[in-house]
Amino acid sequence: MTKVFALANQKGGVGKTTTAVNLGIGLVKEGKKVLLVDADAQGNLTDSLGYREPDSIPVSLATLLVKTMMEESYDSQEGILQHQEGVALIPGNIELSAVEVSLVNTMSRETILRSYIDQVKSDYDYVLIDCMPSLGMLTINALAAADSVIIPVQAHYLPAKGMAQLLQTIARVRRQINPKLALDGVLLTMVDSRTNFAKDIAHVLRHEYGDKLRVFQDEIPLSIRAAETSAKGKSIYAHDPNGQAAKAYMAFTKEVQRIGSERRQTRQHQAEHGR
Ligand SMILES: Nc1ncnc2c1ncn2[C@@H]1O[C@H](COP(=O)(O)OP(=O)(O)OP(=O)(O)O)[C@@H](O)[C@H]1O
Ligand SMILES: [Mg+2]
Repeated sequence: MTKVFALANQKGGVGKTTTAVNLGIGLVKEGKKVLLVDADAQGNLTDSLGYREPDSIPVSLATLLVKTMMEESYDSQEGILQHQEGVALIPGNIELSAVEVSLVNTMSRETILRSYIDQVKSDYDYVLIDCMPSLGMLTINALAAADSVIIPVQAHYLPAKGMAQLLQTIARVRRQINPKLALDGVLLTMVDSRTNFAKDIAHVLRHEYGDKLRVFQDEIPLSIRAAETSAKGKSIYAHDPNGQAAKAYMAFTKEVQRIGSERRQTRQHQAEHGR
């Protein structure tokens, strides 16, 4: 069974894209098959994996979404790029802004991305969707397509208001479109160990949202090395394999897998015991 994650937060610059790269390639290191989907018109995920020239993107997610909307057929491999670190990528670019506008007047406008992913996901253990910093139509599509959401939060900014809005959006998608959508949790990123901000924020989130909101135990440290990776077109494991950020992203990758298998066991237990 393929598991689809959306990396979402309408606040910009919180580490969504960096986490998509390093969770994705972390899962590859764990022997999993992974597809990354760049659902952001900025195309940062595509850039940060080294696909910067227009020629390196023969077919983008925008084209595939338009084909899905038009019910045109395509090869399930179409547009999928193979990165040297073993991860597959559906690239995104500025064409996605036009697609987002045209989605508004489309039938099944919230579920076009889901229809597309349903057609290609069977080759993969994990699909990770990197969302743009907004709660617009493409992010709703990502939430509709996902089994679970991961919310990266920058650990020196108190996300109270934005977080409430994001959780409301997730709840609404769950009620109206995608009842199985889980919230695996908040990932604290860019944690500066010299300050207590991360602890304070984790505390506030736990206090305010209680059991509804898991904060991952593993945190990602503030790291120049992590910031450099996007320019290098590689993951933190290739750029600085022995550094703190690589260790943290690998520990986080294992935590994500552990939560997934715990959830499967709970479901199995409930099924076997009649609830
Ligand atoms: N652990 C880290 N330590 C230091 N810098 C980081 C870290 N993680 C990411 N960065 C840098 O912070 C910036 C924002 O990260 P990133 O692009 O992953 O965020 P984002 O949430 O995807 O942003 P956007 O909302 O624009 O899509 C980037 O320049 C990135 O290189
Ligand atoms: Mg991004």
